[in-house]
Amino acid sequence: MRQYHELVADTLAGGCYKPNRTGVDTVAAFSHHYEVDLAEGFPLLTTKRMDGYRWNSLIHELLWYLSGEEHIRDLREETKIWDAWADEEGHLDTAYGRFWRRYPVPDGIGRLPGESWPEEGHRWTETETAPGGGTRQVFDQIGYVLDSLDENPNSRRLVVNAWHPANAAVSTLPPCHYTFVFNVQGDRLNVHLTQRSGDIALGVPFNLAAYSLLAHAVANRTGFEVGSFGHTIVDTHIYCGAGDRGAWYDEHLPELRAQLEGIEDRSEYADVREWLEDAAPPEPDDETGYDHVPGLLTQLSREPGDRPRIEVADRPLEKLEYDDVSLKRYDPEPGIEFAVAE
Ligand SMILES: Nc1nc(=O)c2c([nH]1)NC[C@@H]1CN(c3ccc(C(=O)N[C@@H](CCC(=O)O)C(=O)O)cc3)CN21
Ligand SMILES: O=c1ccn([C@H]2C[C@H](O)[C@@H](COP(=O)(O)O)O2)c(=O)[nH]1
Repeated sequence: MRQYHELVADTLAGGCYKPNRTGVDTVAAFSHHYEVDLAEGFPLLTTKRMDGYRWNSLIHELLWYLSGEEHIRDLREETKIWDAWADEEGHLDTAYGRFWRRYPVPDGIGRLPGESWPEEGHRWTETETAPGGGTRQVFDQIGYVLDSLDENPNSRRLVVNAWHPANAAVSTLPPCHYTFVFNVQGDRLNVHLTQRSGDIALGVPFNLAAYSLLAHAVANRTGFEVGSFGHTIVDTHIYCGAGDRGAWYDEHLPELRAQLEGIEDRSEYADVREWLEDAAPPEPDDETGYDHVPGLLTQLSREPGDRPRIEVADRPLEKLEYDDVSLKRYDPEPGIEFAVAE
């Protein structure tokens, strides 16, 4: 996908060295936006293999969001990608789906005079019984979007919000992709995602595929043609290693940038990788793969191939299963392994 390569290249070319809470440093840049026309193919990366176990993780993660669960007890049977952020019982401090499907509605005393809130029994709200007794009202944002696309498709309010400020302020991992908007133009259904923080090598390839798939599934359900996926990432970053390896970039980014500026043919990215592996201190044997720059240079040296196609069974979103999504005409280059910064 050409747009992904531009994101990688722009972040390397314009990024700053930026340490962060994980202890694995980054090369980071501010605010990147791109669009992909989904009618012209599905934006699964072809410059590294994303089928097999990665596809398995990606689909199960999206189905988990749609389930509205606040735990990963079922998800972790399918993939380990969320295990590090959950407790023994599988609870996460912040689970996307819980906000998508069950966003908390303030109760009586939480409501200020003059505000409007749904009554009990409203079609998008549900009254849940809390485990310790008592009830709470929650709002299904996906239900709201699906019904509104039927009844009022020109609405400019088709927003799904996963950000809860009070939870985000104390959460171990507040949502990265925290709001998305459906937007109809003619007969095309577009989706725009805003992401506050994007791990270019690991998170972003999953994120862009998951929301593009969601656009297909919602277009199917509502009778629209699939349109474009727009993606804005505020802090785009490439993890560049811990300790001496990470710190090397602090001093040597200008040299790396000079090498990249001279590139005329994509095959030269492989030469820059060789130079880098030679010049930078090695990652410790028990901590390899946290520097994502070499792997991404390999990816840049590969030519983006034709985009595959995707087919999604015409079923209610709640009933979608792994086998309902199939990938066609996908011809990727070999996989690239990256370690995840926790
Ligand atoms: N640093 C960081 N990057 C992320 O992308 C990320 C987090 N943290 N924390 C929360 C979630 C978890 N996500 C993850 C976590 C791991 C992989 C990962 O290891 N992907 C492998 C495949 C692993 C598998 O499918 O089993 C890859 O090669 O893409 C991807 C996304 C996205 N998020
Ligand atoms: O879907 C996701 C989830 C997480 N990420 C990345 C972005 C950051 O590298 C980390 C989160 O760390 P913060 O310090 O909370 O920003 O996870 C992603 O890219 N996509």
